[in-house]
Amino acid sequence: MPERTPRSWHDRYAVNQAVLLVDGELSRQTDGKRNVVEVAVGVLIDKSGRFLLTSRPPGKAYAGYWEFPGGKLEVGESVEQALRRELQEEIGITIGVPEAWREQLVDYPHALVRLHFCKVREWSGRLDMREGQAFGWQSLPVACSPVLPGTVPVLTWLAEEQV
Ligand SMILES: Nc1nc2c([nH]c(=O)n2[C@@H]2O[C@H](COP(=O)(O)OP(=O)(O)OP(=O)(O)O)[C@@H](O)[C@H]2O)c(=O)[nH]1
Repeated sequence: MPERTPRSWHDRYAVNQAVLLVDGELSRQTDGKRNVVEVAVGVLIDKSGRFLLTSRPPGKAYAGYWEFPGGKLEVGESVEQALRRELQEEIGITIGVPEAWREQLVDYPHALVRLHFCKVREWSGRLDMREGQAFGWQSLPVACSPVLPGTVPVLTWLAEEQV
């Protein structure tokens, strides 16, 4: 048998029961024992339709991978509140009303996370990468690599919306 070459992210990351399983065995699959960490993520879209990607800072899991800015919900916070706080803290902007868009459960070795992706089209303030992240306004196909596994599905969703 010829060796199989990966063709898409489906070949690298197993998708099962709406859980994206990353770098692990299916036996690690959600068994009800792992806590789900809720994460608010902002897909900032500018007037020309480009979207913002930032690199994960040193010291975090998957440091250097590209993602959409955001972070974990704190106790008692809504997705919108967490997104507002995280984007202020991490990239220095004040967002307008975000549009709840898609959710994705991702099972990483380090955590089981539920990503709440929100589109953000209005904000004020200048971008200020307060954690030393790199950033780039992107269109499809993105020019930066590697992209965080839990971020890859978003690129597919954006592509689907463009056809
Ligand atoms: N911000 C963000 N996180 C993502 C994306 N995709 C994805 O899988 N994640 C995962 O969601 C989790 C977010 O955690 P984080 O470490 O960035 O959050 P945080 O800023 O609150 O972290 P900290 O309080 O530990 O410093 C990580 O497990 C990360 O791997 C994405 O596009 N953006």
